[in-house]
Amino acid sequence: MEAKENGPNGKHSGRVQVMDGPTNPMVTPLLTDLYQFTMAYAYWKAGKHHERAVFDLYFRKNPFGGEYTIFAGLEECIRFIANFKFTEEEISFIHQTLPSSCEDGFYDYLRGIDCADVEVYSVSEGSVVFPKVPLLRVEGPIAVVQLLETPLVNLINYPSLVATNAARHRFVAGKSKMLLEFGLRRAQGPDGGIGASKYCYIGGFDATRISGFKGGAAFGLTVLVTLVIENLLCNVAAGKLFGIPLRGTHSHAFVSSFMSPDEIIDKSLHSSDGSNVCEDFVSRVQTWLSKIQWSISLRGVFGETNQSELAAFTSYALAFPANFLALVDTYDVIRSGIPNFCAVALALSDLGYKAAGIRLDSGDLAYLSCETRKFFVAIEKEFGVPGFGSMSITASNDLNEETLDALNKQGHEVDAFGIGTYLVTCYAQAALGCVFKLVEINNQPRIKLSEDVSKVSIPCKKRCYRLYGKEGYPLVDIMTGENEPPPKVGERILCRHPFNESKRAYVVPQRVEELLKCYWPGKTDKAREDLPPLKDIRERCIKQLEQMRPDHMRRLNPTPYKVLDSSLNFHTDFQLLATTNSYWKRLNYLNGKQVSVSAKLYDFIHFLWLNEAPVGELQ
Ligand SMILES: Nc1ncnc2c1ncn2[C@@H]1O[C@H](COP(=O)(O)OP(=O)(O)OP(=O)(O)O)[C@@H](O)[C@H]1O
Ligand SMILES: O=P(O)(O)OC[C@H]1O[C@H](OP(=O)(O)OP(=O)(O)O)[C@H](O)[C@@H]1O
Ligand SMILES: O=C(O)c1cccnc1
Ligand SMILES: [Mg+2]
Repeated sequence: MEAKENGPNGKHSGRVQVMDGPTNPMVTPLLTDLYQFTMAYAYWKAGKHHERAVFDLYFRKNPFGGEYTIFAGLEECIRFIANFKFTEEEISFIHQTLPSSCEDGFYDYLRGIDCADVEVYSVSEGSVVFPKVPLLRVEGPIAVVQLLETPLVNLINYPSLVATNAARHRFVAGKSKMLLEFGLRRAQGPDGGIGASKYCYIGGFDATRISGFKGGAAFGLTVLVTLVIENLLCNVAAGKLFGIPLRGTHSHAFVSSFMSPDEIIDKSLHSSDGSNVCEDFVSRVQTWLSKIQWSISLRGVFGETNQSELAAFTSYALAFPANFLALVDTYDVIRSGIPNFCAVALALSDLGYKAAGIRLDSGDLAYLSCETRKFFVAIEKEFGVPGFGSMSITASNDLNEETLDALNKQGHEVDAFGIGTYLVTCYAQAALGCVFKLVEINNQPRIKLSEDVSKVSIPCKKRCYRLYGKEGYPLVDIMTGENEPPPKVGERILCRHPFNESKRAYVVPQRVEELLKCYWPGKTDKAREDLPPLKDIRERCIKQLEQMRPDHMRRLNPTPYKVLDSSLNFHTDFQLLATTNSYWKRLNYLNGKQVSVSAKLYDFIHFLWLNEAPVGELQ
């Protein structure tokens, strides 16, 4: 979203900043679980509500069986925090909801709170992120931050999941394909639809593409056409809200609503330069249809086409002569849809217009796209229409990562994919599973123990860094205590698995990136990161994905981030400690899918663990 005058980056008003509220007006301080209010009351009652607490928001496992996640939703979190304030109506509802034994002073307290005393450090939106590393570190009075838990987790979970899903679809589709998000009708309600559109745009990791096709052969010329390929949406509301480019075709209903060409009343069409008028465009289309029916190269491919379909296409071309795109599978793609489309496109070409292409929405998309391409190329050759052979082919119909992959393996001629249900509903995985855990209170680190070691929280107010190796790839994310000196370029640092003593490695980083930056300083004077426009978030995502080592990205059995592979035998960045010499032992050494911690933090975690875990007694 472009920053507006009073937009997300806001202005200073007194000590707290003013910025637009969340995009969805349902995001209010009441959009939280009841238990946040009961805990807030109990904190207040115990006189603990002002105690300064630090919470980490993170997820435990990458989604979709992959080894990376895209972080999204931050701007909405900051907008929410910046505007966090109860209305009288909301307070009166909480009053009615909590037990009557709750004292009135609590409601006065609620009346007075905002997020001026809260600080939020966050990974930048659009970053590639990994399990266990805090995405957000939220510090403030415990009762206030507790109330923020549910909305913040909500505002990060789906955006990050769907952005990751979009990135994965983009990865399989390849950089050169146009991706259209078609999911609004299938999304989980209006917020799901708007969110999907916004965050799929972020996750569609395609850079602007310059592509050329050769045309003008008949004139002995080569015309280089520049196409700007982007992720596009059909969701008009999201287009308006976020300035995302919109694109669409038409549906089967439009085609089947026509019965015959006689329905077309106004048959005239201006040429593209306005220099002349074709009075009967319908007849011109018919003439072209006969020509292609009798053409040498296409003879026998089709007979009579469906005339009601031809009427629909002609009518659509009269409405949008400069953007004519036809859905060709209502009756029969090869025997009717494609020849009908070509007749209309050729008639448009006579008047200086270039048709936009076709959409296939059923059948074998690999086969049909290849047959369609052959047809287009034959038309270009026979009638000398430059560029006709490379006319765009869009495919849709229950597409997902697997079908895209299958199409790639078979070979296809699709230029653009329209993807709906599987993309926006995140069909392959329902939720990311973000959590919000207390890591410190009153400067005292806190830990949450669990039978399942992967669920043990990592205590302390922490700093997080990404360490990059010689080849420019990120090697490992490491967490340190707040006051530890940061890792330095060229200096060896010990990275330890937080819970497994034997898993450790020295890393000599070539670049160090601090991951958590201050996005909400509250009323402190700390410098605040700007909330970037949506297109910058998207560019960050594209760039970060390009930086990843390819084996982390592949669909089948990707290498977990920071697990060493055979190439590491030759890496001088890593020197493994201790006794392991063989490669297999090395591999096992760091094979925990955990984040790394500094030696000091490691020691502290284990000290705290032993302190908090009751000693069992066997009898
Ligand atoms: N070449 C292909 N390889 C693998 N999957 C494909 C291929 N072509 C299409 N698909 C996928 O196969 C499924 C076909 O869907 P379905 O069985 O509903 O047939 P349909 O073509 O939609 O039929 P209908 O004409 O009834 O709409 C879709 O999920 C589609 O994405
Ligand atoms: O298939 P999805 O990935 O969800 O993409 C969206 C679908 O929505 C539209 O038709 P719709 O499904 O409404 O009708 P249809 O199935 O009869 O084409 C469109 O033609 C796509 O097929
Ligand atoms: O524009 C389209 O072709 C479109 C939009 C939404 C769903 N299916 C198709
Ligand atoms: Mg469908």
